[in-house]
Amino acid sequence: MTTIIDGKQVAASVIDAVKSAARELEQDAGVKTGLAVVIVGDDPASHAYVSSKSRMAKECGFTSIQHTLPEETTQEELAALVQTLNADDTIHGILVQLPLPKHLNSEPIIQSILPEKDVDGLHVVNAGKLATGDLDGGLISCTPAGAMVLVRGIHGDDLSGLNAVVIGRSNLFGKPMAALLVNANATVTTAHSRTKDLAAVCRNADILVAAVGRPEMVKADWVKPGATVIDVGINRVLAPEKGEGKSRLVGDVAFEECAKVAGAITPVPGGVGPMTIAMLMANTVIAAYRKSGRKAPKF
Ligand SMILES: Nc1nc(=O)c2c([nH]1)NC[C@@H]1CN(c3ccc(C(=O)N[C@@H](CCC(=O)O)C(=O)O)cc3)C=[N+]21
Repeated sequence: MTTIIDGKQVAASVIDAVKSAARELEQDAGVKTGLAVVIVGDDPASHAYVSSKSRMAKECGFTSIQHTLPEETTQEELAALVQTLNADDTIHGILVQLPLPKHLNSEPIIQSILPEKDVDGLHVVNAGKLATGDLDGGLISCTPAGAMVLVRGIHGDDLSGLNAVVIGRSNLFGKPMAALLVNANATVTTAHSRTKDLAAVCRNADILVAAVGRPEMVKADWVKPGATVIDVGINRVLAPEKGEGKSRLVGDVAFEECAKVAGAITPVPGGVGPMTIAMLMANTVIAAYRKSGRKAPKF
């Protein structure tokens, strides 16, 4: 029987642990965990994600501040807001929602966030700590961290002897995911658009992680029988069967056919997505613990 990995349920247990940690920090140290989310422009999908992040932060007992800036915001104005949040002692985590409008350059903005407040784990200091195996010193990018919690739920902490294939090599996901897997002793291949015979490479994977951004690209014959398949894709596709102009979410994995071959597989929605938000909350409370000089909990 194939295990359908319930990301919503795992995320809910992470959120419970975050809530207890935040409550303890407030009782013991009088510190209320604070998250600031910055969004520029009016892309509806980005606004939907940001409201669920703000809602979840409140549910965790955090102070949650949302800065909604107009589309015409300049690079200097956005940079100034980040500086203000860097200097604000009540804010432990800063997230600038990506992508930014085209006239803004996200890289200098991300790199100007204090590494200890970079709850997205995108600052080079945090990326560098992960790359050098310092997993407890920095903050780890939320989506790979969440995907890793799901992998651990199936295989445990030690992936010795297992082949893992990550499709995708972005700084946002593929690279940090490969680093986490190798750190857990997996034998890791990073595949991408220039990989020769991608299907054959994937068929070798005991753990197959897809983050390509192409709807349902991974087919059943790419999956090794019994493999664990983690689908990081979120693609909105037209769904005429639901009515004219309606859409549905699909991953990068053709779920129905791959579920017949896999040992365990994440659905979309309800897989990695909810874990991303849960790990953002985890990173924020970790940042608050460190700031107060206390040993941060692990999630
Ligand atoms: N600075 C920054 N950090 C991010 O972490 C970040 C970002 N920018 N920009 C956009 C992406 C996307 N992202 C998601 C978070 C949760 C779900 C999620 O909860 N998805 C639900 C369903 C959502 C729905 O129904 O639309 C699920 O998969 O079950 C999805 C996507 C975070 N991102």
